[in-house]
Amino acid sequence: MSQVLGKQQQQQQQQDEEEEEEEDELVGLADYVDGPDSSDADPESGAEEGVLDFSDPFSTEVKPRILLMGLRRSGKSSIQKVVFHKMSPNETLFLESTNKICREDVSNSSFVNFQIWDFPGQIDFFDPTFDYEMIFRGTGALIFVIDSQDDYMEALARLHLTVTRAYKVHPDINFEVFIHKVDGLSDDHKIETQRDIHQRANDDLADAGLEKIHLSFYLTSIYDHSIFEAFSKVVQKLIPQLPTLENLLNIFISNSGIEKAFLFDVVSKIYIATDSTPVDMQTYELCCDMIDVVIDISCIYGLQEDGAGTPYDKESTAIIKLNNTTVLYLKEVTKFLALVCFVREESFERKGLIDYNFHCFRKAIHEVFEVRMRIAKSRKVQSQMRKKKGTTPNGTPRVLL
Ligand SMILES: Nc1nc2c(ncn2[C@@H]2O[C@H](COP(=O)(O)OP(=O)(O)OP(=O)(O)O)[C@@H](O)[C@H]2O)c(=O)[nH]1
Repeated sequence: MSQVLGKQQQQQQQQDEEEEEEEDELVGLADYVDGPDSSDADPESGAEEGVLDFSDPFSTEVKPRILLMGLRRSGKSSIQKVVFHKMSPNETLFLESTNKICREDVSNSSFVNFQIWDFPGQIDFFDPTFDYEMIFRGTGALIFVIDSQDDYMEALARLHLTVTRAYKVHPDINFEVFIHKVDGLSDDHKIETQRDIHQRANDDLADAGLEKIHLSFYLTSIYDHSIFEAFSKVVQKLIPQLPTLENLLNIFISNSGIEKAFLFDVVSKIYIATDSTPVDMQTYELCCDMIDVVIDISCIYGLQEDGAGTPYDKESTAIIKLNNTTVLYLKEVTKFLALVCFVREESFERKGLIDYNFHCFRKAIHEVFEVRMRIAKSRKVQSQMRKKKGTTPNGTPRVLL
């Protein structure tokens, strides 16, 4: 599925956005974003419209890393393939064992802009050719996958070794533990396994005097949506604009009579933000299914006869009425993002209001990322100038290093 718009379309899109100069106000609410009024995003800057680059402030080239680690056959490659390559879970049975570090950029096809490094089962921290300091230094999140259907004592020892090494190099890494393959466990067994792993992992850290290291635990499986939900939470922690996005969603739903709203990355079905009401797994699953339906239908009937066009564009929108007086409403926000809302039928009668508020919401989202792109661009210029002058970010002459 190609999500990349043709160059002409991109330019048209930019023109359209520049033309939208009228001052909008969300109904029932004044100025809710303190972003700039107009865009000066430069298409030449390399910053792609709609792509969130939450990279190192001094370099727009470096993307934050998400490492996938864990014992052999714990399910690392399967997770990556299912979430980012739309591989069906059954096909992962035929995946070969990874024997070298696989690095993948998740930026060209998707809104979220980062690198995933899939590690072979057993990496040896004592191997002199393995520069773990370099790897951990640029890491945003370390996902450690534990196979819950297997004896997990060895995995816990590995987790401890990995986390303590990584923490020494880079204390700001988010440590995320996926208690994986829980599809094979009963509900009681799941809770018990999570409690046991949580307890043992934290006890090990406490024994080493490292109780300040925080581990987050998730029960995951590639056979349901739990893996997408867990990945969503991992990615959200790496998005600096998250509080602003949540705030915008809160304001949008409260002014439009909407029950729940998710901002989805359409390609990966990761939700990058939602409003502050609790997330219910079934609601999330319905939203994922809706995205699949929209993209599938549009691939079959939405493209031109010669196959030109994209299955997801500015016109993409869908309404699905459920038999429980709820309406699912999907609308395009950027070329990678969609808003999916849950609305009660009676509130959906005021669709005009919802659409008007959505228009303001969409504009605000674009402004949030324009600010970000402008900052990234000016930092890039600054760092280029610094390089020319031969100084480091803190002003030390480079030759002294
Ligand atoms: N039941 C179940 N099986 C899974 C799940 N995820 C992965 N698997 C299976 O686990 C096996 C190993 O998966 P891989 O993704 O190759 O594991 P890996 O951690 O990348 O393995 P190495 O490359 O050897 O390190 C495959 O047969 C997958 O089908 C899951 O959520 N549930």
